[in-house]
Parts: sequence; structure tokens; C-alpha cells
Amino acid sequence: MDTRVKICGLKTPEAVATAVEAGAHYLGFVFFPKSPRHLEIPQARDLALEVPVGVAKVALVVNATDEELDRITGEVPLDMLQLHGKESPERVTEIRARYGLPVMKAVGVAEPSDVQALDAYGMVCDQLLVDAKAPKGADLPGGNGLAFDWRLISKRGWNRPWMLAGGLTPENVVLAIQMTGAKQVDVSSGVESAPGVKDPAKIRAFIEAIRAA
Ligand SMILES: O=C(O)c1ccccc1NCC(=O)[C@H](O)[C@H](O)COP(=O)(O)O
Repeated sequence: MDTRVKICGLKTPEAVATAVEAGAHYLGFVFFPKSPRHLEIPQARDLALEVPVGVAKVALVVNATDEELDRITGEVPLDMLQLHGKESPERVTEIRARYGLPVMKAVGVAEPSDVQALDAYGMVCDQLLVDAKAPKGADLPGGNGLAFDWRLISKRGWNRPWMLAGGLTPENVVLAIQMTGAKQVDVSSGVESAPGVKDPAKIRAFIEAIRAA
């Protein structure tokens, strides 16, 4: 399978094991108390300790302070930080330098002008997460299971590795890859049976759909 897959919002050892066995390359742990996928630090640490070497453990944070990041990075073994808030390019640079971990910056896309922000963040982060923009007033800045118009980024590339996210499912992921040329994809809601509840069959179907294409 050439496409690399991130399964985000894992909360249980069973979901982690399923994602690893199915062939996920990245596992995402959410630190955002309003989210149904939120993990307390000890819970995240226990899950992360079970992840085999070679599968990247990603902490998803939203406008996190240094104090919050100090605690997360100090207690949870991690391979990458995913910044999913309104972090400025300067803050991305600061976080990369302070923690020495690769940083993936999520950028929400809803219209052509949003694509410019990707160019700016592409200068300062290690990876870009090209996600659907959250609707105005949404409780969550991501993980809403909404797709954006993939034509907005077709034939685009950035000077950093990037991942496609937003409303991907086992049913639409192959088309999304074909339309955008994504070499990496990220999913959360599309492999759940209810918000925050991962469905092992959907995780397997998501990765199998990509493998079979
Ligand atoms: O998942 C959450 O609850 C969440 C909370 C706060 C910020 C971001 C969040 N999720 C982002 C993701 O899970 C993924 O990186 C991605 O955006 C895919 O989400 P989905 O559309 O649900 O597949």
C-alpha cells in the first residue's frame, strides 16, 4: 500500500490494536476536553506504550499552551504533534524548536482563498494536514466528518508532505485520493459507529479499500 493512513481519535486498546493490525501508519490521540475523543494524559500514555515501533504516535492539540504541551510531551511517548487550532506560523516554529518533534499543522479548507494559508504554513511545519474547515459555531475545529470540495486542491502540491482529511470514509477514500493525488489520508468520524466510538470493521474497511484500489 503506497498510501499512508492515519487513524485519529483512538481511545481504547482494542481500537489501537485494530488500527495497527490493519496497517495504519499513524495513530492520533486527541487532547481537547470538548471532544468525544478526548484522552486524559495517563490514558494516552497507556495507549501509546502499546504502539509498536514504526507506527507514529501523534498528539492532536488545539491552541495548546507550553504548560499543556510540557505535560503531554513529558508523559506520553510521541512521534509527532498535530496542531489543530489557530496556531500562527510563528507559534508553529516555536513549538517545533521547543519540543524537537515533527509538527503537522492542520489547515481548514472551504474556499479557494483558504488554499493560500497552506502555502504559508508549508514554509514552517514538517507536514500539512489539509482538512475541511469546521462550520461556524461548531464545537470542534476538526473531526466533524465533513468533506470539502476536493477540486480546490487537485493538481496542487506543497513543499512538505501533506495528508488529506475531512469526511473520509471507506466508501469515498479512493475517489478522494484519485481527485487530490494525496499520498497520505487521515480519518476519524468515518471509521466510527458513534462520536468517539471507533468501529473495528470500518477501520479495516477503510484501509482495505485503499489497498485494493
Ligand atoms: O476529533 C476530534 O474530536 C477533534 C477535536 C479537535 C480538533 C480536531 C479534531 N479532529 C481532527 C481529526 O480527527 C482529523 O485529524 C481529521 O480532521 C479528520 O476528521 P474527520 O472528518 O472526523 O474524519
